[in-house]
Amino acid sequence: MSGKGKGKDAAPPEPENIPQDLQYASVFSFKGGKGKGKDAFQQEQEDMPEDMQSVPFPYNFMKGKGKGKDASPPEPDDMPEAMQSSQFPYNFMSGKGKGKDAAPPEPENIPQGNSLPLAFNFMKGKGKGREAVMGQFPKALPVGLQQPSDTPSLSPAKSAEPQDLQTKTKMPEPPGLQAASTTREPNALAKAAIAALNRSGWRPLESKGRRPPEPENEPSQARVGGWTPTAYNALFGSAEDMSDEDVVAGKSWGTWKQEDWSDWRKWKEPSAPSAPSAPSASWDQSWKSWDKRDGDWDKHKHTKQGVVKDWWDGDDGDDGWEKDQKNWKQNDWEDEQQIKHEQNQNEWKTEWNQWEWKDGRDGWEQQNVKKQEEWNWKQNEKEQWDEEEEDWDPDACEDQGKLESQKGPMLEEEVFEEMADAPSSAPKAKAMPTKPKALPKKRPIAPSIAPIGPIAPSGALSVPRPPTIYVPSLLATAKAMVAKPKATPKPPTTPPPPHLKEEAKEQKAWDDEEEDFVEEEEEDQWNGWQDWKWNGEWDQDDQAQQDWKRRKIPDSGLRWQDGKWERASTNGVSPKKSPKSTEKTQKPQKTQYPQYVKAVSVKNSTSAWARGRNATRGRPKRQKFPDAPERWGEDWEQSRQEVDLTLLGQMGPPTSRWEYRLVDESRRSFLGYMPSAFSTKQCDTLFEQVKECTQWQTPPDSGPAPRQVAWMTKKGCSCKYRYGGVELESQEFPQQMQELLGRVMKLCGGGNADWPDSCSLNFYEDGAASLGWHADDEALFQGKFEDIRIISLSLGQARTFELRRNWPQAGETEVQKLRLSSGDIMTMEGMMQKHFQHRIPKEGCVEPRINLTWRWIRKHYPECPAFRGRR
Ligand SMILES: O=C(O)CCC(=O)C(=O)O
Ligand SMILES: [Fe+2]
Repeated sequence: MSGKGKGKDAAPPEPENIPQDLQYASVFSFKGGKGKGKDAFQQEQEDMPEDMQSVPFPYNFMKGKGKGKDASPPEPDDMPEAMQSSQFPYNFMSGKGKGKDAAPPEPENIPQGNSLPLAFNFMKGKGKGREAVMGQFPKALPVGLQQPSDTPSLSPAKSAEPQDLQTKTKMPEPPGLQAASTTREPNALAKAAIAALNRSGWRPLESKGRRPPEPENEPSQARVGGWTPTAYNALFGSAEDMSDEDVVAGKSWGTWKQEDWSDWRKWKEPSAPSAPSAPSASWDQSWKSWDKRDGDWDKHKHTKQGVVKDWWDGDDGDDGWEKDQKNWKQNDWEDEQQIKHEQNQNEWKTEWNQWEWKDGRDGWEQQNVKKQEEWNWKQNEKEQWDEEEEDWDPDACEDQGKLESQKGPMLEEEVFEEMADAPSSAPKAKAMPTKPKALPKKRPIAPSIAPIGPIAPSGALSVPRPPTIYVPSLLATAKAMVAKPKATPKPPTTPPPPHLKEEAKEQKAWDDEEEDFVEEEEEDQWNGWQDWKWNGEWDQDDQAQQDWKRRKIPDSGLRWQDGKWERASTNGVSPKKSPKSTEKTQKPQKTQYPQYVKAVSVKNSTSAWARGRNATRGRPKRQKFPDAPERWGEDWEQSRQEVDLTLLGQMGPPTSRWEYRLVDESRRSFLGYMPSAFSTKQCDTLFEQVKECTQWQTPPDSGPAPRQVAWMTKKGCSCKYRYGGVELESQEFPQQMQELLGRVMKLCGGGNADWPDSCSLNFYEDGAASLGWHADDEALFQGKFEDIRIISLSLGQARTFELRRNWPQAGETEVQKLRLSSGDIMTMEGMMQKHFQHRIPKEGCVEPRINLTWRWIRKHYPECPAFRGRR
């Protein structure tokens, strides 16, 4: 509603366009934040109301009272009805109607970013409005939203539930309720249900009494927040919930339930005791008729006392009296009633005992004692009366009658003053706690900082591309997540091996030397798949890919021939030379892409670097693939706290939207991700600008579907970029690149002084262009020896970025994936280049992509003016 765009491109509406009463607890109010619409950012965490600071999802207090820190949530009645029962905030943005009448939006109008796992999610759910049922949760939670270990799991306790409950339950039970239900203790269950009810602000649709709603008003599973029927029954299943009509119609709670709630009955948890039926209606009627007769009998007693004898005689005459008395005796009415009464009491008691509601049972026992006393009293009276009757003396009676009439008629209340009222029905169940007017203002702060897990769930990197719209609270969580603990960090449990430092030093010296003299083949090994190798693998692709290759011909002018890609000469671009070819690459005459400059192969190079390499022939060869390095105690690396590593996500302004998609504390390796740092339009412009201002080079042996590459450095640095046997001349940052870097660094918290001083650029013409497994571990950046930062920006065609560990342990062998779309910023931080490799695999897309990777040069080459000595 009022936002721009649709579906996953939807942007939040302008704050002033958000209907205030739609915003409870779900759509973060941008009020107080900075920016507008799509560019709006959340408030500082400390500007949020205290009791929301720990809540890991967005919220909005616009309709509530107060502002900023003093804001309080809206009254439940002010929430849209469909939300009142929801334990989980969700978002009506883009739905129809307003305020209480708001309906959830159409699934396609829900921006993906609002489908946080904890947010109630209609996306892909079925039905509309009141009937809507939620969709599935995303499989993997973003790192920041991992469930803290000390709160109950939000997923239904599968083992505890019968099969059909499992399949029916879409929404997890509220944590409190679930915790109670595992105890199978009805009282606790009911309490939890009441608490959940109060929390949710749920009110029965038919608010008169606590009668369960009519079937047509039956709340959907979503509306009752995933309650178990047991809990529901415990709350609503008492006799007094029945209407008089139902009682008259002989309906008991039990039959009502059978008739109308058959479905619910199936859901009953097997081991929970069933909620008791109220005393049956027939019993109730007998009880009432007993009372009626009882009343008659009372009158009779009065008659006996002469007070209303005339009345009785006047009505029935002596005969009537005799007749009645006879009838009573004949029917043995008293005995029968007493037996019935006792039977019912026993039944009733059994039921109460089953219920095991302690207070209720105690209450019942008291009532029962009273009732028994009452019965005894009446019985006693009757016996006395019967005895007296035998000595009936009309005169005496008359005398007494006179006496009595002087006193005035005896009131029934007086006669029964010592007698407690017979309970007309089951004792009242404990009164329901009344719904609090407003939620308590100060909620206890939940542990908001998800423990920094050893690593994001393995699926985290393959979560479908996050939406353009960002859910601001993630920032708070991500930040909290990466925040350094306040307490002084503990020393590693196992002290670092004493030889480690020495060895590390030696290793560093060795690698520093060796780095420059790496044989090309070794580099291939170290880097894993190089393009040409990858192309080999490509040959064995399945039929689908082969088909794609064939289809690709008319699209791109490429031809699949003799097991490799050839560029059809008709489109004016010369065929690329094969890896082993010595032919000179022709400068393309007509191409939509920038002019290529051939990169220099170090084999033919006469640079100092290449010469130095020759000078070291005979040195011991470096291992093909190094053994796993020494570890730091139980971890791979010293802890982030100890080395005081600050992540870029912690440095950015509060408005920057970082998610850490890889948090490997043991390897001190982190991958930060900021989706859609630039708008689509900005990206298009940037793509063109970067393409134009860059001197692209073609790596000499990059195969038939090459990447174009470029290397830029800051003014004053002439370091070439050497990797995998390729050497790229540096180009000074053009103006446009300076500006772009400034914009990127703003999001990464870099002050003017500390910007990266180099950038490597890759131009992937289409999906056939790729980059093999490698690490950015060139000596220039020192990424194998110290914490470094790499910042990458992607423009154009979205491509998959893959990540794998060099020395995976059990459960770590999976390749993790991250979709890098246009405008996404990604960082690799810490010791990532020592422990991980990454690549951009081939895929079947046809649009071009540019990737810019900024790094800080830590060790300039001796020939560079910025060189300041080796160590
Ligand atoms: O294109 C990419 O996203 C990755 C580039 C890369 O890894 C590199 O240039 O080292
Ligand atoms: Fe790389």
